[in-house]
Amino acid sequence: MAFLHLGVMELTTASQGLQVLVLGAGVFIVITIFRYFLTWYRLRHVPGPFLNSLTTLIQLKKVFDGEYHLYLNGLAQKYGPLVRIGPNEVMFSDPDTLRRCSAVRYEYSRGPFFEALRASPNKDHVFSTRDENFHKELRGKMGPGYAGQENGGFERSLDKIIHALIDLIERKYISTDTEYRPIEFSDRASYFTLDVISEIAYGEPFGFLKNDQDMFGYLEQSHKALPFMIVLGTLPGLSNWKDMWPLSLLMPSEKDKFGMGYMLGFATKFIDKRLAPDAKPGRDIIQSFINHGLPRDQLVQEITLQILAGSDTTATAIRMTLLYLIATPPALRRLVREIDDAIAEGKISSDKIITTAQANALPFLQAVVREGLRIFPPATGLVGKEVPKGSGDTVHRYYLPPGTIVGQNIWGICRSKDIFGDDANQFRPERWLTNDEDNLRAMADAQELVFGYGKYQCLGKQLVRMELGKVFVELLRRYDFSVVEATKPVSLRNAATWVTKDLWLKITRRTAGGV
Ligand code: HEM
Repeated sequence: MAFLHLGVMELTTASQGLQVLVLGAGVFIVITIFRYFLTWYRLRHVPGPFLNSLTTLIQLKKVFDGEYHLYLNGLAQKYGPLVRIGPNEVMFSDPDTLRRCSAVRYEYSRGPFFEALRASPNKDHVFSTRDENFHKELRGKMGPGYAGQENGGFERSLDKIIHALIDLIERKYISTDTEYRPIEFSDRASYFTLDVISEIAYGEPFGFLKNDQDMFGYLEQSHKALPFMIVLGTLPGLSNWKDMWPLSLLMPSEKDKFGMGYMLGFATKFIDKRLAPDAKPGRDIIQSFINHGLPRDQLVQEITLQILAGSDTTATAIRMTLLYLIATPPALRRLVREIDDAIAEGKISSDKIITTAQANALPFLQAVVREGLRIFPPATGLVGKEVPKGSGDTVHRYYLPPGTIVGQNIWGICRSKDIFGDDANQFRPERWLTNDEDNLRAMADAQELVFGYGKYQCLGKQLVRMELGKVFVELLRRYDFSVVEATKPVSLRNAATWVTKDLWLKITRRTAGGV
Protein backbone atom coordinates (compact mmCIF):
# COMPACT_ATOMS: atom_id res chain seq x y z
CA MET A 1 0.00 0.00 0.00
CA ALA A 2 2.75 2.38 1.06
CA PHE A 3 4.52 1.60 -2.22
CA LEU A 4 1.34 2.48 -4.19
CA HIS A 5 0.94 5.70 -2.19
CA LEU A 6 4.51 6.71 -2.96
CA GLY A 7 3.96 6.02 -6.68
CA VAL A 8 0.84 8.22 -6.73
CA MET A 9 2.75 11.01 -4.94
CA GLU A 10 5.58 10.81 -7.51
CA LEU A 11 3.06 10.98 -10.34
CA THR A 12 1.36 14.00 -8.77
CA THR A 13 4.71 15.77 -8.28
CA ALA A 14 5.73 14.99 -11.86
CA SER A 15 2.47 16.31 -13.28
CA GLN A 16 2.75 19.42 -11.08
CA GLY A 17 6.30 19.90 -12.41
CA LEU A 18 4.98 19.58 -15.94
CA GLN A 19 2.24 22.10 -15.22
CA VAL A 20 4.80 24.60 -13.89
CA LEU A 21 6.93 24.01 -16.97
CA VAL A 22 4.02 24.52 -19.37
CA LEU A 23 2.92 27.61 -17.43
CA GLY A 24 6.48 28.98 -17.50
CA ALA A 25 6.75 28.37 -21.23
CA GLY A 26 3.34 30.00 -21.73
CA VAL A 27 4.35 33.10 -19.74
CA PHE A 28 7.61 33.28 -21.70
CA ILE A 29 5.79 33.07 -25.04
CA VAL A 30 3.23 35.71 -24.00
CA ILE A 31 5.98 38.09 -22.79
CA THR A 32 7.99 37.51 -25.99
CA ILE A 33 4.95 38.16 -28.19
CA PHE A 34 4.09 41.23 -26.14
CA ARG A 35 7.64 42.60 -26.40
CA TYR A 36 7.65 41.80 -30.10
CA PHE A 37 4.36 43.62 -30.50
CA LEU A 38 5.69 46.63 -28.58
CA THR A 39 8.76 46.78 -30.85
CA TRP A 40 6.53 46.62 -33.91
CA TYR A 41 4.09 49.17 -32.46
CA ARG A 42 6.76 51.77 -31.64
CA LEU A 43 7.54 52.35 -35.32
CA ARG A 44 4.18 51.47 -36.89
CA HIS A 45 3.82 55.05 -38.27
CA VAL A 46 7.02 54.88 -40.38
CA PRO A 47 6.30 53.72 -43.95
CA GLY A 48 7.92 50.58 -45.28
CA PRO A 49 7.13 47.02 -46.39
CA PHE A 50 4.97 45.25 -43.80
CA LEU A 51 7.10 42.08 -43.76
CA ASN A 52 10.20 44.12 -42.97
CA SER A 53 8.46 45.56 -39.94
CA LEU A 54 8.07 42.00 -38.60
CA THR A 55 11.45 40.45 -39.28
CA THR A 56 15.04 41.19 -40.25
CA LEU A 57 15.13 37.98 -42.27
CA ILE A 58 13.90 39.84 -45.36
CA GLN A 59 17.06 41.96 -45.28
CA LEU A 60 19.18 38.88 -44.71
CA LYS A 61 17.82 37.32 -47.88
CA LYS A 62 18.47 40.49 -49.87
CA VAL A 63 22.04 40.62 -48.61
CA PHE A 64 22.59 37.04 -49.74
CA ASP A 65 21.08 37.88 -53.15
CA GLY A 66 24.10 40.17 -53.66
CA GLU A 67 22.32 43.40 -54.61
CA TYR A 68 21.62 44.83 -51.18
CA HIS A 69 22.50 48.40 -52.22
CA LEU A 70 19.91 48.34 -55.02
CA TYR A 71 17.30 46.80 -52.75
CA LEU A 72 17.77 49.54 -50.13
CA ASN A 73 17.71 52.29 -52.72
CA GLY A 74 14.59 50.77 -54.28
CA LEU A 75 12.86 50.96 -50.87
CA ALA A 76 13.86 54.62 -50.55
CA GLN A 77 12.39 55.41 -53.96
CA LYS A 78 9.16 53.61 -53.18
CA TYR A 79 8.57 54.72 -49.59
CA GLY A 80 10.26 58.11 -49.30
CA PRO A 81 12.96 59.83 -47.23
CA LEU A 82 12.52 57.61 -44.17
CA VAL A 83 11.70 53.90 -44.56
CA ARG A 84 11.17 51.24 -41.97
CA ILE A 85 13.45 48.42 -43.07
CA GLY A 86 13.34 46.20 -39.98
CA PRO A 87 11.40 45.73 -36.71
CA ASN A 88 13.62 48.32 -35.00
CA GLU A 89 15.42 49.80 -38.00
CA VAL A 90 14.75 52.73 -40.26
CA MET A 91 16.78 54.06 -43.18
CA PHE A 92 17.29 57.58 -44.51
CA SER A 93 18.70 58.76 -47.85
CA ASP A 94 19.79 62.35 -47.29
CA PRO A 95 23.07 64.01 -46.23
CA ASP A 96 21.56 66.11 -43.42
CA THR A 97 20.30 63.11 -41.46
CA LEU A 98 23.62 61.32 -41.92
CA ARG A 99 25.44 64.31 -40.46
CA ARG A 100 22.95 64.53 -37.61
CA CYS A 101 23.49 60.88 -36.61
CA SER A 102 27.26 61.27 -36.47
CA ALA A 103 27.58 64.80 -35.10
CA VAL A 104 29.01 65.13 -31.61
CA ARG A 105 26.20 67.36 -30.39
CA TYR A 106 23.31 64.97 -31.15
CA GLU A 107 24.53 62.14 -28.92
CA TYR A 108 23.54 59.29 -31.20
CA SER A 109 25.60 56.19 -30.48
CA ARG A 110 26.57 53.13 -32.48
CA GLY A 111 24.07 50.36 -33.04
CA PRO A 112 24.72 46.63 -32.45
CA PHE A 113 25.99 46.09 -36.03
CA PHE A 114 29.43 47.39 -35.06
CA GLU A 115 30.07 44.48 -32.68
CA ALA A 116 30.14 42.20 -35.73
CA LEU A 117 33.35 43.98 -36.79
CA ARG A 118 35.42 42.65 -33.88
CA ALA A 119 38.52 40.76 -34.99
CA SER A 120 38.88 38.82 -31.70
CA PRO A 121 36.18 37.58 -29.31
CA ASN A 122 35.21 40.21 -26.72
CA LYS A 123 37.95 42.62 -27.78
CA ASP A 124 37.03 45.94 -29.31
CA HIS A 125 38.89 48.28 -31.60
CA VAL A 126 37.95 51.82 -32.50
CA PHE A 127 35.54 50.66 -35.25
CA SER A 128 33.69 48.06 -33.16
CA THR A 129 33.33 49.65 -29.74
CA ARG A 130 29.91 50.95 -28.73
CA ASP A 131 31.27 52.63 -25.64
CA GLU A 132 31.25 56.27 -26.66
CA ASN A 133 33.86 57.38 -24.11
CA PHE A 134 36.27 54.61 -25.06
CA HIS A 135 35.73 55.41 -28.74
CA LYS A 136 36.50 59.08 -28.17
CA GLU A 137 39.61 58.22 -26.17
CA LEU A 138 40.89 55.87 -28.90
CA ARG A 139 40.29 58.40 -31.67
CA GLY A 140 42.15 61.01 -29.64
CA LYS A 141 45.15 58.73 -29.26
CA MET A 142 45.22 57.49 -32.86
CA GLY A 143 44.29 60.64 -34.77
CA PRO A 144 47.90 61.91 -35.14
CA GLY A 145 49.15 58.51 -36.37
CA TYR A 146 46.40 58.24 -38.98
CA ALA A 147 47.11 61.80 -40.09
CA GLY A 148 50.71 60.76 -40.79
CA GLN A 149 52.05 63.22 -38.22
CA GLU A 150 55.02 62.13 -36.11
CA ASN A 151 56.09 59.50 -38.65
CA GLY A 152 57.22 61.59 -41.59
CA GLY A 153 53.98 61.05 -43.54
CA PHE A 154 52.99 58.21 -45.87
CA GLU A 155 54.58 59.49 -49.06
CA ARG A 156 57.69 57.29 -49.07
CA SER A 157 55.77 54.13 -48.13
CA LEU A 158 53.22 54.69 -50.87
CA ASP A 159 55.90 55.31 -53.48
CA LYS A 160 57.61 52.06 -52.54
CA ILE A 161 54.43 50.02 -53.05
CA ILE A 162 53.56 51.81 -56.29
CA HIS A 163 56.99 50.76 -57.56
CA ALA A 164 56.14 47.18 -56.56
CA LEU A 165 52.85 47.35 -58.53
CA ILE A 166 54.57 48.72 -61.62
CA ASP A 167 57.27 46.10 -61.24
CA LEU A 168 54.66 43.31 -61.14
CA ILE A 169 52.92 44.62 -64.27
CA GLU A 170 56.26 44.90 -66.08
CA ARG A 171 57.30 41.38 -65.05
CA LYS A 172 54.11 39.55 -65.94
CA TYR A 173 51.28 41.50 -67.45
CA ILE A 174 52.32 43.58 -70.46
CA SER A 175 50.55 42.37 -73.58
CA THR A 176 51.96 43.10 -77.02
CA ASP A 177 50.91 42.40 -80.60
CA THR A 178 52.43 38.98 -80.28
CA GLU A 179 51.89 38.15 -76.62
CA TYR A 180 48.61 38.07 -74.70
CA ARG A 181 49.06 38.39 -70.92
CA PRO A 182 45.75 39.42 -69.30
CA ILE A 183 45.70 40.45 -65.63
CA GLU A 184 42.95 39.74 -63.12
CA PHE A 185 42.99 43.24 -61.70
CA SER A 186 40.48 42.84 -58.89
CA ASP A 187 42.83 40.78 -56.73
CA ARG A 188 45.87 42.83 -57.82
CA ALA A 189 44.17 46.00 -56.54
CA SER A 190 43.73 44.22 -53.18
CA TYR A 191 47.36 43.07 -53.25
CA PHE A 192 48.34 46.70 -53.70
CA THR A 193 46.27 48.03 -50.79
CA LEU A 194 47.26 45.14 -48.50
CA ASP A 195 50.92 45.86 -49.17
CA VAL A 196 50.30 49.57 -48.54
CA ILE A 197 48.66 48.93 -45.18
CA SER A 198 51.37 46.51 -44.03
CA GLU A 199 54.14 48.84 -45.19
CA ILE A 200 52.53 51.69 -43.28
CA ALA A 201 51.81 49.64 -40.18
CA TYR A 202 54.93 47.46 -39.97
CA GLY A 203 57.45 49.24 -42.16
CA GLU A 204 57.47 46.16 -44.46
CA PRO A 205 54.91 45.03 -47.06
CA PHE A 206 53.38 41.57 -46.68
CA GLY A 207 54.68 40.86 -50.18
CA PHE A 208 51.41 40.25 -52.06
CA LEU A 209 52.71 42.14 -55.11
CA LYS A 210 56.23 40.76 -55.03
CA ASN A 211 54.92 37.19 -54.92
CA ASP A 212 51.83 37.95 -57.01
CA GLN A 213 49.98 35.71 -54.62
CA ASP A 214 47.18 35.78 -52.05
CA MET A 215 49.55 35.59 -49.09
CA PHE A 216 48.34 33.46 -46.15
CA GLY A 217 45.10 32.85 -48.09
CA TYR A 218 43.85 36.16 -46.77
CA LEU A 219 41.50 37.06 -49.63
CA GLU A 220 40.25 33.52 -50.02
CA GLN A 221 39.42 33.28 -46.34
CA SER A 222 37.76 36.67 -46.17
CA HIS A 223 35.52 35.74 -49.11
CA LYS A 224 34.66 32.46 -47.38
CA ALA A 225 33.94 34.21 -44.08
CA LEU A 226 31.61 36.68 -45.73
CA PRO A 227 28.34 34.73 -45.32
CA PHE A 228 29.11 34.35 -41.60
CA MET A 229 29.86 38.08 -41.27
CA ILE A 230 26.70 38.91 -43.23
CA VAL A 231 24.48 36.97 -40.87
CA LEU A 232 26.12 38.61 -37.86
CA GLY A 233 25.98 42.08 -39.35
CA THR A 234 22.37 41.81 -40.50
CA LEU A 235 21.00 40.09 -37.41
CA PRO A 236 22.89 42.18 -34.88
CA GLY A 237 21.44 40.34 -31.89
CA LEU A 238 23.74 37.48 -32.89
CA SER A 239 26.93 39.54 -32.76
CA ASN A 240 27.50 38.82 -29.11
CA TRP A 241 26.94 35.09 -29.59
CA LYS A 242 29.93 34.83 -31.87
CA ASP A 243 32.11 35.86 -28.94
CA MET A 244 30.79 32.95 -26.87
CA TRP A 245 31.79 29.31 -27.03
CA PRO A 246 31.36 27.38 -29.34
CA LEU A 247 30.91 30.12 -31.99
CA SER A 248 34.04 31.88 -30.69
CA LEU A 249 35.99 28.89 -32.07
CA LEU A 250 35.09 30.12 -35.56
CA MET A 251 36.70 33.51 -34.93
CA PRO A 252 40.25 34.15 -36.18
CA SER A 253 42.94 33.03 -33.74
CA GLU A 254 46.54 34.21 -33.46
CA LYS A 255 47.59 30.56 -33.90
CA ASP A 256 46.01 30.29 -37.38
CA LYS A 257 48.35 29.68 -40.29
CA PHE A 258 46.25 31.67 -42.73
CA GLY A 259 43.70 34.46 -43.15
CA MET A 260 42.84 37.08 -40.58
CA GLY A 261 44.10 34.85 -37.75
CA TYR A 262 47.56 34.82 -39.31
CA MET A 263 47.41 38.63 -39.52
CA LEU A 264 46.50 38.79 -35.82
CA GLY A 265 49.45 36.56 -34.95
CA PHE A 266 51.76 38.62 -37.14
CA ALA A 267 50.58 41.83 -35.47
CA THR A 268 51.09 40.35 -32.00
CA LYS A 269 54.66 39.27 -32.73
CA PHE A 270 55.49 42.60 -34.32
CA ILE A 271 54.11 44.57 -31.39
CA ASP A 272 55.87 42.40 -28.82
CA LYS A 273 59.16 43.03 -30.61
CA ARG A 274 58.49 46.76 -30.72
CA LEU A 275 57.59 46.87 -27.02
CA ALA A 276 60.66 44.87 -25.92
CA PRO A 277 62.87 46.89 -23.54
CA ASP A 278 65.82 47.00 -25.96
CA ALA A 279 63.71 47.80 -29.08
CA LYS A 280 64.50 50.88 -31.14
CA PRO A 281 61.48 53.17 -31.66
CA GLY A 282 60.19 53.14 -35.25
CA ARG A 283 58.94 56.00 -37.41
CA ASP A 284 55.57 54.50 -38.23
CA ILE A 285 51.91 54.62 -37.33
CA ILE A 286 52.33 52.02 -34.55
CA GLN A 287 55.04 54.05 -32.86
CA SER A 288 52.67 57.00 -32.87
CA PHE A 289 49.98 54.85 -31.19
CA ILE A 290 52.53 53.62 -28.62
CA ASN A 291 53.70 57.16 -27.91
CA HIS A 292 50.10 58.15 -27.24
CA GLY A 293 49.71 55.40 -24.65
CA LEU A 294 47.86 52.56 -26.42
CA PRO A 295 48.49 49.33 -24.45
CA ARG A 296 49.73 46.09 -26.08
CA ASP A 297 46.38 44.32 -26.55
CA GLN A 298 44.77 47.43 -27.97
CA LEU A 299 47.64 47.86 -30.42
CA VAL A 300 47.06 44.33 -31.74
CA GLN A 301 43.37 45.05 -32.32
CA GLU A 302 43.97 48.42 -33.97
CA ILE A 303 46.65 47.21 -36.33
CA THR A 304 44.43 44.30 -37.41
CA LEU A 305 41.54 46.69 -37.94
CA GLN A 306 43.62 48.73 -40.38
CA ILE A 307 43.76 45.71 -42.66
CA LEU A 308 40.02 45.03 -42.30
CA ALA A 309 38.93 48.64 -42.80
CA GLY A 310 41.51 49.88 -45.23
CA SER A 311 42.35 47.21 -47.77
CA ASP A 312 39.22 46.13 -49.59
CA THR A 313 37.53 49.54 -49.44
CA THR A 314 40.46 51.29 -51.12
CA ALA A 315 40.93 48.42 -53.58
CA THR A 316 37.27 48.86 -54.62
CA ALA A 317 37.88 52.56 -55.24
CA ILE A 318 40.93 51.77 -57.40
CA ARG A 319 39.48 48.94 -59.45
CA MET A 320 36.07 50.49 -60.04
CA THR A 321 37.32 53.99 -60.85
CA LEU A 322 39.72 52.46 -63.37
CA LEU A 323 36.89 50.43 -64.88
CA TYR A 324 34.62 53.48 -65.15
CA LEU A 325 37.50 55.38 -66.79
CA ILE A 326 38.04 52.62 -69.34
CA ALA A 327 34.30 52.66 -70.08
CA THR A 328 34.23 56.47 -70.48
CA PRO A 329 36.74 57.42 -73.20
CA PRO A 330 36.20 61.24 -73.03
CA ALA A 331 37.07 61.24 -69.31
CA LEU A 332 40.00 58.87 -69.79
CA ARG A 333 41.41 60.97 -72.66
CA ARG A 334 41.10 64.15 -70.65
CA LEU A 335 42.85 62.65 -67.65
CA VAL A 336 45.68 61.23 -69.74
CA ARG A 337 46.08 64.61 -71.47
CA GLU A 338 46.26 66.36 -68.11
CA ILE A 339 48.95 63.95 -66.96
CA ASP A 340 50.95 64.25 -70.20
CA ASP A 341 50.76 68.05 -70.15
CA ALA A 342 51.86 68.14 -66.51
CA ILE A 343 54.89 65.98 -67.37
CA ALA A 344 55.73 68.14 -70.39
CA GLU A 345 55.47 71.30 -68.30
CA GLY A 346 57.63 69.86 -65.52
CA LYS A 347 54.75 69.90 -63.02
CA ILE A 348 55.25 66.18 -62.44
CA SER A 349 58.73 64.75 -62.34
CA SER A 350 59.27 62.40 -65.25
CA ASP A 351 61.36 59.84 -63.35
CA LYS A 352 59.79 59.85 -59.87
CA ILE A 353 56.41 58.88 -58.47
CA ILE A 354 54.07 61.86 -58.44
CA THR A 355 53.99 63.62 -55.06
CA THR A 356 50.71 64.24 -53.25
CA ALA A 357 51.17 68.01 -53.63
CA GLN A 358 51.59 67.57 -57.40
CA ALA A 359 48.55 65.27 -57.59
CA ASN A 360 46.44 67.73 -55.61
CA ALA A 361 47.29 70.41 -58.20
CA LEU A 362 45.74 68.39 -61.07
CA PRO A 363 42.07 69.42 -61.18
CA PHE A 364 40.80 66.71 -63.49
CA LEU A 365 42.59 63.99 -61.54
CA GLN A 366 40.94 65.23 -58.35
CA ALA A 367 37.59 65.29 -60.16
CA VAL A 368 38.12 61.66 -61.24
CA VAL A 369 38.94 60.60 -57.67
CA ARG A 370 35.81 62.29 -56.31
CA GLU A 371 33.62 60.94 -59.09
CA GLY A 372 34.93 57.38 -58.65
CA LEU A 373 34.11 57.43 -54.94
CA ARG A 374 30.69 58.92 -55.65
CA ILE A 375 29.54 56.64 -58.46
CA PHE A 376 30.68 53.54 -56.62
CA PRO A 377 30.88 54.07 -52.85
CA PRO A 378 33.25 51.36 -51.56
CA ALA A 379 31.39 50.93 -48.24
CA THR A 380 27.61 50.70 -48.70
CA GLY A 381 26.57 49.33 -45.30
CA LEU A 382 23.85 50.88 -43.19
CA VAL A 383 26.32 51.46 -40.29
CA GLY A 384 23.24 52.00 -38.13
CA LYS A 385 23.37 54.50 -35.28
CA GLU A 386 21.08 54.41 -32.25
CA VAL A 387 18.62 57.17 -31.32
CA PRO A 388 19.79 58.61 -27.96
CA LYS A 389 18.15 57.85 -24.65
CA GLY A 390 15.68 60.42 -23.37
CA SER A 391 12.99 61.91 -25.53
CA GLY A 392 13.96 60.25 -28.84
CA ASP A 393 14.31 62.17 -32.08
CA THR A 394 12.21 63.33 -35.01
CA VAL A 395 13.54 62.60 -38.50
CA HIS A 396 11.67 63.65 -41.64
CA ARG A 397 8.72 64.42 -39.38
CA TYR A 398 8.57 60.86 -38.02
CA TYR A 399 9.07 60.40 -34.30
CA LEU A 400 11.76 57.81 -33.51
CA PRO A 401 11.79 56.48 -29.94
CA PRO A 402 15.10 56.01 -28.09
CA GLY A 403 16.95 52.87 -29.18
CA THR A 404 15.68 52.95 -32.79
CA ILE A 405 18.45 52.02 -35.22
CA VAL A 406 18.90 54.58 -37.97
CA GLY A 407 20.81 53.37 -41.05
CA GLN A 408 22.10 55.20 -44.09
CA ASN A 409 21.46 54.67 -47.80
CA ILE A 410 24.80 55.98 -49.02
CA TRP A 411 24.26 54.59 -52.51
CA GLY A 412 21.08 56.66 -52.77
CA ILE A 413 22.80 59.79 -51.46
CA CYS A 414 25.59 59.46 -54.01
CA ARG A 415 23.14 58.86 -56.87
CA SER A 416 20.71 61.61 -55.86
CA LYS A 417 19.47 63.58 -58.87
CA ASP A 418 18.56 66.48 -56.58
CA ILE A 419 22.21 66.85 -55.62
CA PHE A 420 24.11 65.65 -58.69
CA GLY A 421 21.67 66.39 -61.51
CA ASP A 422 19.80 64.28 -64.04
CA ASP A 423 22.93 62.38 -65.02
CA ALA A 424 23.67 61.30 -61.43
CA ASN A 425 23.85 57.69 -62.60
CA GLN A 426 26.61 58.46 -65.08
CA PHE A 427 30.35 58.63 -64.40
CA ARG A 428 31.13 62.22 -65.40
CA PRO A 429 34.12 63.76 -63.59
CA GLU A 430 33.51 67.04 -65.44
CA ARG A 431 30.66 67.77 -63.00
CA TRP A 432 33.31 68.66 -60.40
CA LEU A 433 34.77 71.44 -62.58
CA THR A 434 31.67 73.63 -62.35
CA ASN A 435 31.98 77.34 -61.50
CA ASP A 436 28.78 77.21 -59.50
CA GLU A 437 30.25 77.40 -55.98
CA ASP A 438 27.01 76.50 -54.17
CA ASN A 439 26.39 73.46 -56.35
CA LEU A 440 30.00 72.35 -55.94
CA ARG A 441 29.78 72.68 -52.15
CA ALA A 442 26.53 70.68 -52.01
CA MET A 443 27.96 67.91 -54.20
CA ALA A 444 31.27 67.75 -52.31
CA ASP A 445 29.53 67.73 -48.91
CA ALA A 446 27.41 64.76 -50.04
CA GLN A 447 30.24 62.84 -51.72
CA GLU A 448 32.52 63.18 -48.69
CA LEU A 449 29.94 61.20 -46.72
CA VAL A 450 31.23 57.98 -48.29
CA PHE A 451 33.75 58.25 -45.46
CA GLY A 452 31.11 58.85 -42.79
CA TYR A 453 31.01 62.04 -40.79
CA GLY A 454 31.89 63.77 -37.53
CA LYS A 455 32.82 61.63 -34.56
CA TYR A 456 32.69 58.42 -36.64
CA GLN A 457 34.39 59.66 -39.79
CA CYS A 458 36.88 57.28 -41.43
CA LEU A 459 40.35 57.68 -39.95
CA GLY A 460 42.01 56.50 -43.17
CA LYS A 461 40.47 59.17 -45.40
CA GLN A 462 43.68 61.14 -45.90
CA LEU A 463 45.66 58.02 -46.75
CA VAL A 464 43.02 56.96 -49.29
CA ARG A 465 43.19 60.32 -51.03
CA MET A 466 46.96 60.01 -51.28
CA GLU A 467 46.80 56.46 -52.64
CA LEU A 468 44.22 57.30 -55.29
CA GLY A 469 45.96 60.50 -56.38
CA LYS A 470 49.17 58.62 -57.04
CA VAL A 471 48.02 55.30 -58.41
CA PHE A 472 45.97 56.54 -61.38
CA VAL A 473 48.75 58.86 -62.57
CA GLU A 474 51.40 56.19 -62.32
CA LEU A 475 49.31 53.63 -64.18
CA LEU A 476 47.95 55.91 -66.89
CA ARG A 477 51.22 57.66 -67.68
CA ARG A 478 52.65 54.24 -68.59
CA TYR A 479 49.88 51.99 -69.87
CA ASP A 480 46.69 51.64 -71.88
CA PHE A 481 43.97 49.45 -70.37
CA SER A 482 41.12 47.58 -72.01
CA VAL A 483 38.59 45.10 -70.68
CA VAL A 484 38.84 41.51 -71.86
CA GLU A 485 35.10 40.77 -71.84
CA ALA A 486 33.01 43.84 -72.66
CA THR A 487 29.67 42.10 -72.00
CA LYS A 488 30.65 41.25 -68.42
CA PRO A 489 33.81 43.10 -67.44
CA VAL A 490 33.59 42.16 -63.75
CA SER A 491 31.67 39.98 -61.34
CA LEU A 492 30.18 41.99 -58.47
CA ARG A 493 28.20 41.16 -55.38
CA ASN A 494 27.09 43.66 -52.80
CA ALA A 495 26.58 42.61 -49.23
CA ALA A 496 27.11 45.96 -47.50
CA THR A 497 30.66 45.61 -48.75
CA TRP A 498 31.70 44.50 -52.25
CA VAL A 499 32.90 41.14 -53.38
CA THR A 500 34.60 41.72 -56.71
CA LYS A 501 36.02 39.02 -58.93
CA ASP A 502 37.14 38.42 -62.48
CA LEU A 503 38.04 41.93 -63.56
CA TRP A 504 40.15 40.79 -66.50
CA LEU A 505 42.11 43.56 -68.19
CA LYS A 506 44.60 43.77 -71.00
CA ILE A 507 47.50 46.15 -70.38
CA THR A 508 49.63 47.50 -73.22
CA ARG A 509 52.49 49.96 -73.06
CA ARG A 510 51.66 53.49 -74.10
CA THR A 511 53.63 54.65 -77.06
CA ALA A 512 53.72 58.37 -76.22
CA GLY A 513 53.75 60.49 -73.07
CA GLY A 514 55.04 57.71 -70.81
CA VAL A 515 58.19 57.65 -68.76
C1 HEM B 1 37.95 54.27 -50.07
C2 HEM B 1 38.31 53.77 -48.92
C3 HEM B 1 37.53 53.89 -47.64
C4 HEM B 1 36.22 54.17 -47.42
C5 HEM B 1 35.14 54.49 -48.45
C6 HEM B 1 36.00 54.13 -46.00
C7 HEM B 1 34.78 54.36 -45.38
C8 HEM B 1 34.57 54.30 -44.03
C9 HEM B 1 33.29 54.43 -43.37
C10 HEM B 1 31.96 54.63 -44.11
C11 HEM B 1 33.48 54.33 -42.05
C12 HEM B 1 32.41 54.30 -40.96
C13 HEM B 1 31.75 55.58 -40.67
C14 HEM B 1 30.58 55.41 -39.73
O1 HEM B 1 30.58 54.56 -38.85
O2 HEM B 1 29.63 56.16 -39.87
C15 HEM B 1 34.89 54.14 -41.84
C16 HEM B 1 35.49 54.01 -40.59
C17 HEM B 1 36.83 53.76 -40.42
N1 HEM B 1 37.79 53.62 -41.39
FE1 HEM B 1 37.51 53.81 -43.37
N2 HEM B 1 37.19 53.83 -45.38
C18 HEM B 1 38.15 53.68 -46.34
C19 HEM B 1 39.49 53.39 -46.15
C20 HEM B 1 40.11 53.28 -44.93
C21 HEM B 1 41.53 53.07 -44.72
C22 HEM B 1 42.58 52.98 -45.81
C23 HEM B 1 41.71 52.97 -43.36
C24 HEM B 1 42.97 52.73 -42.58
C25 HEM B 1 44.15 52.55 -42.99
C26 HEM B 1 40.43 53.15 -42.73
C27 HEM B 1 40.21 53.15 -41.38
C28 HEM B 1 38.99 53.37 -40.77
C29 HEM B 1 38.81 53.37 -39.34
C30 HEM B 1 39.88 53.12 -38.29
C31 HEM B 1 37.45 53.61 -39.11
C32 HEM B 1 36.74 53.71 -37.77
C33 HEM B 1 36.61 55.17 -37.35
C34 HEM B 1 35.95 55.31 -35.99
O3 HEM B 1 35.55 54.34 -35.42
O4 HEM B 1 35.85 56.42 -35.47
N3 HEM B 1 39.48 53.33 -43.70
N4 HEM B 1 35.53 54.12 -43.06
